[in-house]
Amino acid sequence: MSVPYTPRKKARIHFEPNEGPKKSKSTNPLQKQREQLPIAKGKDALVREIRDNDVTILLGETGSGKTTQVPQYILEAGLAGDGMIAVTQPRRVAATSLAARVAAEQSVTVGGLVGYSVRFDEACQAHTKIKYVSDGMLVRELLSDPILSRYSVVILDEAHERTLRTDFLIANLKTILAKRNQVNDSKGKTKGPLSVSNPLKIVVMSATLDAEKFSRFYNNAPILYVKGRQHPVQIFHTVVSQTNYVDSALRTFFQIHVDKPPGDVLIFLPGQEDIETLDKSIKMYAQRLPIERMQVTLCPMYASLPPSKQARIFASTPPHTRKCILATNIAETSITIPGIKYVIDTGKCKEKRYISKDNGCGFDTLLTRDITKSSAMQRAGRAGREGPGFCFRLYTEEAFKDMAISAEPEIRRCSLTQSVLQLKCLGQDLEEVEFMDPPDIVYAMSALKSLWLLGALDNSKTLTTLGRQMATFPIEPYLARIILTSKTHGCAVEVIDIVSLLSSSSKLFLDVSDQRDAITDARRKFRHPSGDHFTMLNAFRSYQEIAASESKSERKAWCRKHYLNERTFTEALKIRDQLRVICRRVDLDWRASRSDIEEPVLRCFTAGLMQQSAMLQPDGSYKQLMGQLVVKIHPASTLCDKKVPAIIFDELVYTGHAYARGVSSVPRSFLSGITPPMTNGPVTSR
Ligand SMILES: Nc1ncnc2c1ncn2[C@@H]1O[C@H](COP(=O)(O)OP(=O)(O)OP(=O)(O)O)[C@@H](O)[C@H]1O
Repeated sequence: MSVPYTPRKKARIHFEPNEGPKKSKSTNPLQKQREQLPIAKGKDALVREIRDNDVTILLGETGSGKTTQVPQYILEAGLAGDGMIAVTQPRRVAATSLAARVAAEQSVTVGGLVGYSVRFDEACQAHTKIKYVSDGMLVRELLSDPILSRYSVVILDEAHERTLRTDFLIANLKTILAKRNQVNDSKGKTKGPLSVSNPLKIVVMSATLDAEKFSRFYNNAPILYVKGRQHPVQIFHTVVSQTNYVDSALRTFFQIHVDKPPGDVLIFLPGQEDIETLDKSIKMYAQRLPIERMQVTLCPMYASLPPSKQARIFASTPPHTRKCILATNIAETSITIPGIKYVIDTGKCKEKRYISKDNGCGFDTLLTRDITKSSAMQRAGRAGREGPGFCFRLYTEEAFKDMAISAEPEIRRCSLTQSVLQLKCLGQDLEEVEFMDPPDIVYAMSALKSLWLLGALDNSKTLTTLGRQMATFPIEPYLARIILTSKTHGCAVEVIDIVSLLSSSSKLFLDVSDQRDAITDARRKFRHPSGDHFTMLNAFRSYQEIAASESKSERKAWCRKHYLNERTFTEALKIRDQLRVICRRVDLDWRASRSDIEEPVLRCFTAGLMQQSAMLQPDGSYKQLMGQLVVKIHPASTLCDKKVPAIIFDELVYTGHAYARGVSSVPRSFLSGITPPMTNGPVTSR
């Protein structure tokens, strides 16, 4: 049965430039493309506005050329002076792929004039002028350079996403602006010194932004609109609402594949599970098609997929093949995926949300929900980037009209622990900072409590030496606390190894729910009685032995045989190097190890995970030590069929019930002995 669509009344998004695209003078194809972009017509006006104003808000349709062109215009017009231009991105894949594109447009290699910086990966040099940077990395730079003195221009791209880190930057940039640029007080007199030679300029960009709100926040900054997109995208909605979006996506894909001309397909789904299900179904049905029909190549795309596999989406499609990318919202903004002509939008996404408990403890969890209008527009915008495109929405036009305009900012719905710690390092308190939207007071209290329990704050909410050291690590505060505790127990080697694995962007243990028995068998030799953390460590050690003696292909085969993700190992090795460097900075000997490591390592993990600890109950469930939450051990854990007296865990997944993942068994005495560490804590400092 096919999914019936009705073209939207004004389905075709027209753009008729007033003057028509300028005739290109360049013979270089990339330069020609640059000159044809809608934004090129407004280049001079744009440069003028940015030159004349401290803050500029730029609103332009997806594909108009904001992200790739504005930094180059600023550079070419000399507005950056001696400083650098930072372009923030909420997602690392966007930062790295945009740097590659802009470097190609500038005819340079990535890492020179144009570079990028994302967590645990950087391609920049002293002479880099345009830096695509994840918003989290710019926050980290802020901690060591509170006025961002290396930058003359900061461009906040995709600001509509309102990630916690972007909001953190939005607030701090306002203060930095006042410090770095001359400001006029109400009496018209000039005050405030020029602290660095380059004044700061801020550009806020998006296709779907509440521009007025940003403008008000930045003292009525001017709003510029870039009209039009290069190619039209025709949008279709279903006639009736669909009950099973995975099945509807499957049918829509084959409708396109059978009926429509060549062109790759991008399908937006909420998460990895749905992606895997659809991947299997498409493979199965594609095999049944007549041999003369175009082949289908499937490319999954989600955050925990190794970056090398993510990069497959950018590879060109072989002849007589249709590429089908199955993606979460990580492919929703900023990126241009070559070849995409059709987008299928299920209308669903996963959203991080902090579940707060009565006692002030809580956890972040991912919940599936309907997308917003803003996301729908961004998704459609991934088609029509190289030629006309089509977007099939698996929801009705009425459903689209009923969608919220944009998502609630993360500052209102996510854990604030890391941000509060970072603010404390800048000498700021959450309640003093002027955010665009104030954080939820319950979440703010919860963050303070977590930091106090971790020993980062003392009883008077003052930053401790330990807290400042925790903030120097580019990882969650609880992981930093685990590493720092190893100083007392002399087991830094093992602790850093495990934390490196936990900090990798992909999970080490591949989990396929219908192959769990085979997986358990394959990994039997790594299994450690204390649970998942030591099992990970055993696997890591075996991998390093194999890596030292075997060829690349044998190493890969070994990982496959044991259902281990090799990318996690290679990434963890890099992360480990960086963590060791930071350990030196905080005077922690990362080479410390001992023969009896089990107890000391578990003590370190308990220090970081005390809020994620639980005791066995008579009915076999586990009750959170600091709260009322009842958890079960996840079926993929090595401890799932064990009844141990007490557990600590590094992840909570919520699928109908709360499941603990990444679980270790600890003696009850470890937990009963827990007292808030700061009552007679270390020397405090601000
Ligand atoms: N990697 C790439 N390969 C091919 N073309 C590209 C690439 N990156 C950008 N382009 C071209 O440049 C155009 C503008 O891209 P850019 O990312 O600057 O637009 P944008 O206005 O920032 O859109 P969005 O808000 O969707 O990111 C694209 O529509 C596409 O035609």
